[in-house]
Amino acid sequence: MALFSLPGFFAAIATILAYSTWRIVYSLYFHPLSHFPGPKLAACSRLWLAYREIVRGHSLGDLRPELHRQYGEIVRLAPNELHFSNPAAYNDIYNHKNKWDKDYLLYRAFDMDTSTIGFIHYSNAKQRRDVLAPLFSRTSILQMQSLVQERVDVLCDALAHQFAAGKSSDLVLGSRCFSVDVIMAFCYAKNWDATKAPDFESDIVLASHAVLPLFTAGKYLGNFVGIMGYIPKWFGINVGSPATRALFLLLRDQIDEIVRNPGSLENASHKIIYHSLLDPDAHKGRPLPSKLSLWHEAGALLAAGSDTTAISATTISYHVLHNPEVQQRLVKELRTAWPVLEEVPRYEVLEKLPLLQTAVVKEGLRMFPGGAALPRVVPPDGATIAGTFIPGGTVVGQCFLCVHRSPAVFSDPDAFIPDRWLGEGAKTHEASLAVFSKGPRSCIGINLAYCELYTLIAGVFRRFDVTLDAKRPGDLTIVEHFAPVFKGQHLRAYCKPVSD
Ligand code: HEM
Repeated sequence: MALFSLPGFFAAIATILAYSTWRIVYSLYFHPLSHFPGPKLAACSRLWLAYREIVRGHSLGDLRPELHRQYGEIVRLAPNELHFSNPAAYNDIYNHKNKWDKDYLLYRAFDMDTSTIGFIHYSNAKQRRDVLAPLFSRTSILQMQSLVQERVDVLCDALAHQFAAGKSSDLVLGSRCFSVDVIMAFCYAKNWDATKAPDFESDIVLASHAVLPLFTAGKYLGNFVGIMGYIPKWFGINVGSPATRALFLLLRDQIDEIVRNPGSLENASHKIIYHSLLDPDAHKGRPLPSKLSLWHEAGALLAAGSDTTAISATTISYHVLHNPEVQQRLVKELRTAWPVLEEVPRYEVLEKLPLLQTAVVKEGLRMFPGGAALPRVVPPDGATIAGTFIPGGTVVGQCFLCVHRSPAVFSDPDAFIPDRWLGEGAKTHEASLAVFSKGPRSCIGINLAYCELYTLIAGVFRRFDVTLDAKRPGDLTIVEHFAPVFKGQHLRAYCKPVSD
């Protein structure tokens, strides 16, 4: 018997065509979002965004403002998704009362769906956040700050060597190596030493640059990045670079070992994520995370905690180096607070430097070049966002650049002006700094991130006379793949050690 008959085939095609036509007509004229403006093709299917991002290589960071200029403050980006440009929308979406779910279509791209960042539902994320929160608390970071300081020291050694060899240093790659090393040390008590790679060209850092665009594809095509971690050791194929594979194996072997023999945690040099994740008391009678969930969490923390800090550190350094007057004041302040080079101040001292440090770091974070929109799903009863009622089930988002670069929130928003954080408006500015997101799904690593940024910026600008490499002064042009990836020239500088 033939598997297909010709009439059956045509009937199937006709059904698909009829269904697709109905979907298009429904999306354009009957969908609850049909009255919101935006490109007609975007209203019909997510394929339009997929085409712009994957085929045309457009960055959402450029596309969103372009669409807002054309269509106004609310744009329908996809059949069920709206993006808002009015900064008033930010607090309506990302505030502490809103226990809204995340958007499955975006987060599935990570294949980390049983991790803090990957849980779609607030209730699951809350349980995991409660378990991890003590490790990432300010008290814990203050206790473990030497881990960060050690990685700053290693980075500074590398900068000094590169200068001695007559070379400028790639500060984009240097920051990336540093942040990977910190997460490896802090979360897993593993010494990875990406920072020791020649010219900071660590395989794992280069590989993660290459992998990030796959997240964009994963938004539309489903996850295929995550399978890298599951390929069994004996398969022996070269997944990504050898270093990427080695890192995956290192993390997976650690989980295997700890699950097989929880007592092995005693060997860790300090408290790591698995002490918390496998602590029955912390779970209050709920089951402990599965091995898969531990793996998701390990990968998620590495991803969430490394690129972000590195991009922030690069952005801050870029603006300091392109504003010599700010750099001079920063160095002067550091020299006063840190007079003897060998006597490195603790983080508590650095973070309180009243003027420039705080202002420079905060203003640098405000200038963060990309601001993924981090969509949330409006609950069934709907919600009012920036004065407009939005039906339940709608995916809504606002990239934080809409706040950071709004003249209504920050005057002269495209200029790097650290002093804006020193005057009377500082408190209001603080409330508008959205780089770590806001609300119950905001960044769990904020204390660690600040410790890294203060320690790193202070360490580099105090220990070196840093001058831009005039031939490669860098630019901050990015493509947004959830986290931004610098696509322009990397920032490079000569780091000449100072003697006192
Ligand atoms: C300057 C550095 C950092 C920036 C700008 C940053 C930014 C963010 C943002 C915007 C979110 C919200 C994501 C979302 O809505 O899905 C987030 C969440 C998160 N961040 Fe960070 N982050 C930084 C550093 C870190 C570090 C060092 C860690 C820890 C290792 C970390 C761990 C997390 C986790 C686990 C979440 C998920 C929270 C949740 O969904 O409940 N981040 N971060």
